[in-house]
Amino acid sequence: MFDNGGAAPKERAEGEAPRHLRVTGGAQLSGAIDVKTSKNACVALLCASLLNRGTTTLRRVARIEEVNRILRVLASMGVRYEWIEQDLRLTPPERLDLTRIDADAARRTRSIIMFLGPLLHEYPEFELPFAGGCELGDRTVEPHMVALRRFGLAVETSGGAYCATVKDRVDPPGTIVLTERGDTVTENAIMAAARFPAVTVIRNASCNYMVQDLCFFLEHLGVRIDGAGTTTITVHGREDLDADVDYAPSEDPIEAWSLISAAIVTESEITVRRVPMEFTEIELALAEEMGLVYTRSPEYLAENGRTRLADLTVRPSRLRAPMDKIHPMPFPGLNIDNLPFFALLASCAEGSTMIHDWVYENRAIYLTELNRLGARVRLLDPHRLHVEGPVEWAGAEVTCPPALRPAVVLLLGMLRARGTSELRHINVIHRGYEHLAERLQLLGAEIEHI
Ligand SMILES: CC(=O)N[C@H]1[C@@H](OP(=O)(O)OP(=O)(O)OC[C@H]2O[C@@H](n3ccc(=O)[nH]c3=O)[C@H](O)[C@@H]2O)O[C@H](CO)[C@@H](O)[C@@H]1O
Ligand SMILES: C=C(OP(=O)(O)O)C(=O)O
Repeated sequence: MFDNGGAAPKERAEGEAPRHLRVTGGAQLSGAIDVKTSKNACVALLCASLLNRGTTTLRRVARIEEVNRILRVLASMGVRYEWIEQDLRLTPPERLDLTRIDADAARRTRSIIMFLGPLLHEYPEFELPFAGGCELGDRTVEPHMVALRRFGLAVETSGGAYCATVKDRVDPPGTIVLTERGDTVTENAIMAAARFPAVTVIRNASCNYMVQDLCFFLEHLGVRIDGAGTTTITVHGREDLDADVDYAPSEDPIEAWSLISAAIVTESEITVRRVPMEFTEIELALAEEMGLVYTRSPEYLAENGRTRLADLTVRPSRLRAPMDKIHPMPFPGLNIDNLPFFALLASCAEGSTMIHDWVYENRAIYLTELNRLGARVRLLDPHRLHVEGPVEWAGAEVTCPPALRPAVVLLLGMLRARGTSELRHINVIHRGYEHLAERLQLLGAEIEHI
């Protein structure tokens, strides 16, 4: 079982006061809740704002730590930003100051890696602190280098930083074949291509939600993109991008699935509004096979005019274990970040479920923490879990693991657990969720900050 001896997860910002929750389990939830915009699209768009010499306005940006961290980094480079209620307006300086980057904020996020694609256009030499974030095991940066090398970027690592140099003249890359269908690597390649005055074809591209939002945003900025939402993306780059652009990123499929999981685990009827259907339908199909009962509203479009949304009403359901193992895939597939929630569903289901997280070395292990609440989760190896259900959930005191989704899974387990639980060092949850505890309270969950 994972144990950090009660120590604060490293992911928590230095100096930030630790926060803890007390949860009294067993309450039925009811009502409706809106899904907020996605962390992963918002951070990609913040990075993409560096491509634009004009003002970038992003609508309804989630107020989460990951966004704050990137904003701190942008501000340390001279970008001015202001919140206008829920919207965020970013104005770049004439020239960025790359000498005083807020390294503390940068090292707490992996998204900093997405500065490489935008910065290589204007800055022949620059340094970026190493990318960090949740402790999920090694996460490669090599596929990013393979793609960005074609735009003249060379990176050496020294003293905890990426030292980047960019060649003066490079031949148009033409076609780039990504070695992995990763989300941020696809975004980096798209952002590099957006200001390269040629047509670049990116193959084996991710077609995931954040990549789609980035493509739609760049289209607003005047970049023609063919094939958004497919694995071949063609970017018609332009040397200069200078427009006052206004864009509304779409809703977060991971938050949507977290809220649906909250309803399932507490056997409640709640309506989760603004669910991005294209990015949750595999999860829904699988949960339906497990016995989930829900209804859905007719579809409508998100504010970006492209993403299909619907309101889902989840009803108390008797779950059974699926016949086959559950494993994630690059989109279209069960989302890698939604996989941890299936440990929770499997614990509510009759029978035994195998969960295979081939992606991260260090994420499945954190799910064994559910055992403190009475779950029967067995780690077969760093990637495979065996989950027995249904279980009698019982309250316990647990420290959040240094990983966003497993921490939320524990919180949701506590909503079900008999008696009182304490979830300690919940700061990690704020990286990706805005006021999650408060919003669950509004649905009737008994949660208090301690
Ligand atoms: C800011 C952002 O958007 N973050 C998301 C993005 O991170 P990001 O794009 O940074 O994901 P990584 O590049 O770390 O990829 C995750 C892992 O999957 C492996 N891999 C990925 C694709 C592939 O085709 N083959 C393969 O083996 C990578 O080697 C790595 O070990 O995608 C991850 C995987 O969906 C999500 O968990 C993150 O929430
Ligand atoms: C792993 C995640 O994201 P990131 O790439 O920001 O670490 C996540 O959202 O669960």
